[in-house]
Amino acid sequence: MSLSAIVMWGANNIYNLRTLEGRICENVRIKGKVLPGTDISEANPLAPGDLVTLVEEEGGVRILERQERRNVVHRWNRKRRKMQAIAANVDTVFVVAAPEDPPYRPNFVDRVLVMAELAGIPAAVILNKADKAVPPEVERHLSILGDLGYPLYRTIAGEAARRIHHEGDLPAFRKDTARAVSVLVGRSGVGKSSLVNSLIPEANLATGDTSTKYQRGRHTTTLAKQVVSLDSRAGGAMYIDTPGVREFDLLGYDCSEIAAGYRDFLPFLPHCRMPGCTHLHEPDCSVLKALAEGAIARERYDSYQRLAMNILEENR
Ligand SMILES: Nc1nc2c(ncn2[C@@H]2O[C@H](COP(=O)(O)OP(=O)(O)OP(=O)(O)O)[C@@H](O)[C@H]2O)c(=O)[nH]1
Ligand SMILES: [Zn+2]
Repeated sequence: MSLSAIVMWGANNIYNLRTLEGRICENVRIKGKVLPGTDISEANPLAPGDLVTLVEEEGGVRILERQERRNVVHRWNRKRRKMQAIAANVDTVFVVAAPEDPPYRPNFVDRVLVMAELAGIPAAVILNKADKAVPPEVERHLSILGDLGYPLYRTIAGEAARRIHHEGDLPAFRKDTARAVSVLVGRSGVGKSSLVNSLIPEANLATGDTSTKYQRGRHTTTLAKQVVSLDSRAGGAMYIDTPGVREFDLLGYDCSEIAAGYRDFLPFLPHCRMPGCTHLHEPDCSVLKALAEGAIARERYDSYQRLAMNILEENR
């Protein structure tokens, strides 16, 4: 008899799964060498959120195949120099940032949004540590993103929330994600694990002190972990907490693909004169024209430019 299950997390090809009936299966292995439904060029055959078919065998269950993915969240793996799936079958990608400690990086936020656009997944922004003062340039970037239609939640998590008895927009976030699969992507120390712990106290993810973590460059979260709400009546919210990273590279794409991940560039892209326009220097580039006319925000173009230059350098 075969049954379906969702991958929660795994390492070294051993996975923890939850069947659709809610049964947890730990330390499950793949049957055979290559998993049907996957490609050997993939850095990892399964990611949190993947649906798999299981077979019940003597000695326990095995993973028989990966079911078709609705979508997949990727990240460039610097060490292995390939795209790595960090989550699959996702409803929303949340880029988590903080006003400070670690400092807000507009380029990082834009890159995660571009990745979500290219994967066809709705995206939103969480400004955690909203108990701290927000610098004006951070407000400016958030308002540009708001104008582009990205929802924003200003949250307070963990100890800070308990101290001031206020969680900001966390209750609204909880409500909006109650039946969904959500992925949290952010730099190390912005408070992703604290957020998940505040949402689901049973989750008990390890959280760290940023100051020490920062100085030593230690990362608390080493594996993408999927935390499943135990309240099945509420639909079973799933939060995939991904390891914190310093940079979010998008090197698996070329410039024209990247530009299509900038929502604000889309109306202009069909009007560039040069085929394969990189929007960096070409004559009659409609993106550069829109920038000059103020129809594209300088901050957004700057982050595109940096990303495009990275890609050109990498492919040289
Ligand atoms: N002031 C304030 N501090 C917070 C808030 N949320 C989390 N923190 C603190 O920020 C630090 C880092 O939190 P974590 O939850 O470990 O951060 P993370 O993003 O999961 O870090 P990685 O696992 O390295 O990716 C901890 O000391 C938390 O207590 C908040 O809303 N306000
Ligand atoms: Zn152009």
